[in-house]
Amino acid sequence: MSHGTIPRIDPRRPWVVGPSGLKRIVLGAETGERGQLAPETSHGAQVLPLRLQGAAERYSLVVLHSDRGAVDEAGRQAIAAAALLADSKTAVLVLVLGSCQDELSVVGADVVLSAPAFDPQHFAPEGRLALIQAVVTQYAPVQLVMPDRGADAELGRLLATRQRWSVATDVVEVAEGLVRRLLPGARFAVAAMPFVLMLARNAVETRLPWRGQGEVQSLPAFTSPPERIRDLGVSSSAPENLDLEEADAILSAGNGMRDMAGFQQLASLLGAATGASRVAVDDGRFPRSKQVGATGKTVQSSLYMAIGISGAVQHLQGIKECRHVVAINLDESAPIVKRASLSVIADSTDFMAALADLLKAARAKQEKAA
Ligand SMILES: Cc1cc2nc3c(=O)[nH]c(=O)nc-3n(C[C@H](O)[C@H](O)[C@H](O)COP(=O)(O)OP(=O)(O)OC[C@H]3O[C@@H](n4cnc5c(N)ncnc54)[C@H](O)[C@@H]3O)c2cc1C
Repeated sequence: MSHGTIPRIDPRRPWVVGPSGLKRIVLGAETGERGQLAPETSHGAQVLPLRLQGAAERYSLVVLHSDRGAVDEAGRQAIAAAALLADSKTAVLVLVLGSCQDELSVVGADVVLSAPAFDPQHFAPEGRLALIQAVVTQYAPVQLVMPDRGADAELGRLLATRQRWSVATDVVEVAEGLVRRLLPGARFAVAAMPFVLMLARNAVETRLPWRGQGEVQSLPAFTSPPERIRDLGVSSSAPENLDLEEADAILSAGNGMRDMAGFQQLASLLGAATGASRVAVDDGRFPRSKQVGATGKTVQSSLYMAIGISGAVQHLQGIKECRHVVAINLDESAPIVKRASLSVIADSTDFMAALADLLKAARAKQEKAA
């Protein structure tokens, strides 16, 4: 523990080097007092103890945007980091900009506030700043943690500049009241612990040995000032114009996908970008820019549908941050089936044709009803 109210992350926690070359903090069963894993129930599920002991004496605030009601991996990592850094009297208070249907106590949230009006589709920085200021006034947090990505990266910088709060961006390590920031070329800079901690992706493991209280509270009263920039709304790009790293839905083909026309038709019906395994690239069916995996692209889509892909470790490295992986494979023991949240054990050509028919029928019904 440090001398202040915010403890440092346990130095006995082992380090691993991720695919991007970054050091990550991994919480293992052998990591001492704060890292003991809880006993299992008769169903095999873990009963995790509460981290916060008794009433909160102070708060550590996490601010992040949700996406269609879900908090993504970077957001979950920011909450887990706040929980890892907090002492047993500091509650982790999470302000979700956007709606929130996720259970955030599993990543350490003690109190959750959500502001559905501020989802990332609506550009209203002044309103967001006013809300955050109202939360800060009410709870007087000792620390503010944000993910350093997308809309949160922009908001965190704006907030720190406007409020003249100390800030460190791209933080990959916290220890002894110091933070290490990632610089270009995999170099690091050391800085004093700031008030606003903006975390680089994958700096924190979200599997914790305890849980938060997960209490939902209402937002404090605040007034949105007029915005200086007029929001003209969001327009979406055709998936083929997007980089794979930016795509929200990806249909990906492997050696077990043989019907190119059916594959392209399904991608267009789903509005998905297309990706491929290395074997499908090596045999000339896809350009190298479509390859997903350790020696290809690292993707973060909400949906990753893997058609006839075995799920070799090098491929799985590229889809670690995908939210929903759907596997279509003839072999139920393929590694991709273990990674997937939904698997269909079927022939890829039959599956693609059946799903395309369902989508066409649903679309025709929608058009008829309109
Ligand atoms: C240094 C190195 C780097 C690499 N980098 C990458 C990388 O970046 N990306 C990558 O993808 N790979 C990479 N690889 C290759 C990787 O190890 C695998 O060989 C590759 O991912 C396998 O591709 P696949 O799953 O498409 O093919 P296969 O391994 O041949 O698997 C095909 C799958 O399709 C299923 N299948 C077959 N027929 C059907 C059907 N009719 N319907 C449904 N399912 C069917 C099979 O059950 C099987 O699971 C790398 C390898 C090395 C050594």
